[in-house]
Amino acid sequence: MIHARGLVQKFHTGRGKQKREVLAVDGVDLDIEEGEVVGFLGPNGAGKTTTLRMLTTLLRPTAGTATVNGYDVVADSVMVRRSIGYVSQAGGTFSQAQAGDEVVDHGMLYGLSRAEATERGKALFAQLQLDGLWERMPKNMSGGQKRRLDIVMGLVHEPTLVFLDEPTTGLDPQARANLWEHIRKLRSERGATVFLTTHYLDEADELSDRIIIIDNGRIVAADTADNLKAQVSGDLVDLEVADDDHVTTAAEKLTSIATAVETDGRHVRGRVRRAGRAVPGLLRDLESVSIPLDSIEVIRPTLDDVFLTLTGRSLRDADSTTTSDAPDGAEQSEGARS
Ligand SMILES: Nc1ncnc2c1ncn2[C@@H]1O[C@H](COP(=O)(O)OP(=O)(O)OP(=O)(O)O)[C@@H](O)[C@H]1O
Repeated sequence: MIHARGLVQKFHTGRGKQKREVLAVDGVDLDIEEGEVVGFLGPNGAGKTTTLRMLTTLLRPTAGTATVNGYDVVADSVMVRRSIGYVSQAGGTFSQAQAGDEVVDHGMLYGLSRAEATERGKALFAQLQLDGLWERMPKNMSGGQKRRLDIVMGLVHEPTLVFLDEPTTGLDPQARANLWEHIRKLRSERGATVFLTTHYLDEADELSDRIIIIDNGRIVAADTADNLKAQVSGDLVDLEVADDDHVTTAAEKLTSIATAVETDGRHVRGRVRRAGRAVPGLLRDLESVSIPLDSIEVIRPTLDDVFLTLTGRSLRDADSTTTSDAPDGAEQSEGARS
């Protein structure tokens, strides 16, 4: 579906003494198979959009090669464009036409009949909560409504490969949940392949079969969210021992399956590679030496823990403006996004 080898993008900025070279993408290899939903994560400026723009033929690679749906992004760029759906970060520019007409024209450009484009467009309007806005001019829509219209435009021709650049940024929680549902259906009902960038770690975790993390233009990790979390830090297991006398023995028992074991009052904590598999044995072990527990908690690492371990930085710190959950009313503040 998507295969890239050594993709590079260099930008030249400024003039004279201010002249600078920016290596936005620095040798990216990708292999994305049919039917996969892949989440492309990285802090601001890591190279996500630039990679997407090369794969969707909007930007010619400085070096390297890529095929999308079997077509070369340079030699067969027209075929690549015809075979994909793309929702850009910036959003499309709309004419003075009504939203529904824009959608139908867009569908017809991809070879649908007027009736088909209208039917699919209206179904997408309903699914993405744009009911009643078919005849509204996009310029009179809120930021979030325009964002959802962008998504309708990217999906109306039912592409089997869809690129979504931060599709849910600026959407309120309800619209975000609806879009997640829609992305899941694209895969489960139509077998579509989805390549999406996002700043929301929970979104990447929830939706993606596989996560690819880019930092400073290079891929630093590519695997399922579970495998990435397991490789990196393991789960945090927190035992609350019922009485002070047994804390030391509990710590010894935990040490047999965990690393970085520490005690804090009656709490004994440690990192365990796959807690789901290891904890039942630990509980039997504790019971066999009659150590009573008040509670046990298993805290799974987040994708942010993964990024922190790989790069020494937190994705949240690297990008503090957009990683928090979209607040209520985010639709209104979308225009202010940096
Ligand atoms: N047209 C351009 N000219 C010069 N530099 C650019 C251009 N486009 C992107 N860059 C630079 O390339 C780097 C990668 O940018 P890119 O937009 O791909 O990052 P990103 O991971 O998508 O970031 P964000 O999460 O903020 O969208 C950044 O340093 C950016 O400033």
